[in-house]
Amino acid sequence: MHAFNLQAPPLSLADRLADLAVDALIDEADLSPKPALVDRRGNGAHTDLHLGLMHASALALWPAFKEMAEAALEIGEVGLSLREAIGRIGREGEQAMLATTNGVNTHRGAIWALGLLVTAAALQPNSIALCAARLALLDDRYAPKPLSHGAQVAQRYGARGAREEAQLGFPSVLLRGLPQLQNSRANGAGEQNARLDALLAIMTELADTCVLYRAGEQGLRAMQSGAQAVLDAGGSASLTGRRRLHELDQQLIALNASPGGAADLLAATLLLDRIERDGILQGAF
Ligand SMILES: CC(C)(COP(=O)(O)OP(=O)(O)OC[C@H]1O[C@@H](n2cnc3c(N)ncnc32)[C@H](O[C@H]2O[C@H](COP(=O)(O)OP(=O)(O)OP(=O)(O)O)[C@@H](O)[C@H]2O)[C@@H]1O)[C@@H](O)C(=O)NCCC(=O)NCCS
Ligand SMILES: Nc1ncnc2[nH]cnc12
Repeated sequence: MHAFNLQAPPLSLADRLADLAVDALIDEADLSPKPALVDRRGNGAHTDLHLGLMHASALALWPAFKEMAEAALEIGEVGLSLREAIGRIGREGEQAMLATTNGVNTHRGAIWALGLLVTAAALQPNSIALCAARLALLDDRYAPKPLSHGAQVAQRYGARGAREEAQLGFPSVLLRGLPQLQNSRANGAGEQNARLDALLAIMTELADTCVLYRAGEQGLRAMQSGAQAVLDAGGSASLTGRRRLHELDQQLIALNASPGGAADLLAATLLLDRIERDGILQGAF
């Protein structure tokens, strides 16, 4: 007879949601070949990022995602108190990310999108995106208002960025990423191709503020039309689609146009897909 019970204690809901969020970030980073983004092949259009840094950054965010889910369970309703709690935790998450990456911004947009979704999943599992939108619509009184890249291109081009995407209930995820993921799977594309197709579907319409900041409207048009061309050619699983994808990769790298916002929204798509398939929230949608 053993003196100790060596069985690991069961994971809490907050633990599980944080695991799923980090898994989604790692799956996004590993997915290859993504146009102009960091993946298993290389650094895409980036000089200061690499796959190891993306992984380390994702893992460093686990405590922030867990704390956000715990705050949702503790506070128990959408309101300023929860919005400001997750704002503070999100800012601490950004600090943890920057400490891990030596100051490189790997996942700012992902902390925002996945943080809202994890919080909403803990609070209202039957309407995650809507609950996340209600949280995003609340104004956090303690949020600094820096002239971020997103704010600069909003001024310059009137583009809707990460904040509006969340406030609208993540249309890029619900109307493009998830349906494409499911369609491509149903058509037998294979999991990696289905995920690439989901990313491309997001890219077809997104006003990605990273692309706008780095490559202006020309870069954004190249991203959107190039992504559509891959899907029109049969998607990532087809030979012609693969050729178009290679051309898009080359073109975006030449323009220095990295679709970092689309990558974050692919991670959000993978998170919602996993929540639903995992069944941890039982009928999450
Ligand atoms: C509300 C915030 C999201 C702030 O938004 P804002 O637009 O003001 O700020 P940005 O700093 O520009 O960050 C937005 C990031 O969101 C991603 N993104 C871009 N477009 C979209 C879109 N249309 N929809 C959704 N998401 C989008 C994108 O993140 C990725 O790109 C990052 C790299 O981008 P960038 O900083 O521009 O870096 P580079 O171009 O590579 O820089 P250089 O190398 O050239 O110098 C990368 O991190 C990806 O994640 C945008 O960057 C929100 O952040 C906020 O208010 N946070 C405060 C904390 C909080 O309240 N949290 C709530 C708890 S969940
Ligand atoms: N794979 C990736 N490459 C570059 N920027 C990103 N931001 C989020 N994911 C990214």
